[in-house]
Amino acid sequence: MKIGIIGGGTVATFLIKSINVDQRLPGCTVDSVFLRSADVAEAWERDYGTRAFTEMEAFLSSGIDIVVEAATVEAVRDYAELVISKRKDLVIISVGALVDQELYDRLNEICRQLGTHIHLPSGAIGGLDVIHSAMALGQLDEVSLTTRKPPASLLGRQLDAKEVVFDGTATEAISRFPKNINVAIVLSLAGLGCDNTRVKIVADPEATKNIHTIEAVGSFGKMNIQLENDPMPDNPKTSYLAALSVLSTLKKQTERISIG
Ligand SMILES: NC(=O)C1=CN([C@@H]2O[C@H](COP(=O)(O)OP(=O)(O)OC[C@H]3O[C@@H](n4cnc5c(N)ncnc54)[C@H](OP(=O)(O)O)[C@@H]3O)[C@@H](O)[C@H]2O)C=CC1
Ligand SMILES: O=C([O-])CC(=O)C(=O)O
Repeated sequence: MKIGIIGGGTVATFLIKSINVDQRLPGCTVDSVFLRSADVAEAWERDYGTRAFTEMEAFLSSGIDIVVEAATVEAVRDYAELVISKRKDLVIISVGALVDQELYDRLNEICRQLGTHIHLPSGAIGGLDVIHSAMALGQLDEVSLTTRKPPASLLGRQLDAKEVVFDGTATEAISRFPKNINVAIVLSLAGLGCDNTRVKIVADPEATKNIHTIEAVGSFGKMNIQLENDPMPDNPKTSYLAALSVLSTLKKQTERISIG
């Protein structure tokens, strides 16, 4: 499987090191990357021997089988439709873009017409399988997410004491914190939707991890999951688990038996 990546940051670098350098996905290679700057593209070609494009059309015509978006919610808005229109399956990690119902419906319809697929990794959280099962007959009553991160990640500055910096719906949360709370949107899409999923964000000077607590109540019973995620050293906003979840989504594409 030939993989193309949009973006050249923390997740993209993790993927190319894991797949091309450490060969952790047999039969797969990162063949091409799409980057915004010619200098960065040159560095990627030099450092990893991969093809790097600054033109989206050229990137999509480079013979890749699947595209991984590892950039920003804006990049999803700008490129997702084009990628799937070219009949490429797409993995989206900046899931926050799909808070836009019109974009979601449009992408869904193109995939249906062309037989392509969009994969949304579980990212920095877990328990989506439970939420999905609970929703099979629509019997989910409440879902909430509480995220605790260091203030520098959320606010770009330090705080002396713990502060609730947001309390509201997933829809509002992603518009306020587009680089920190994509998890709220994947949780919403699996469950009750972005307007009915409650989100609390806490900036905690004592937090050394990115902590996500998910609570759900429905006819199945109750779920309470807490992730204490190690941050990626190069971008502490992003949890290591989020990068692993993209790798795992790619691995699933190569397997015949799917779990969960
Ligand atoms: N779903 C989830 O659970 C999680 C999602 N995320 C999301 O995953 C995404 C990637 O995270 P991470 O790798 O840590 O982020 P980084 O900030 O480390 O990297 C983002 C990269 O995207 C590039 N980029 C931005 N816009 C574009 C564009 N229009 N076209 C091409 N490249 C672009 C940037 O390049 P440049 O140098 O040009 O700016 C940069 O290289 C983020 O949106 C993040 O919020 C993160 C954690 C969890
Ligand atoms: O990585 C995390 O812990 C969560 C995150 O940044 C996001 O959901 O955008």
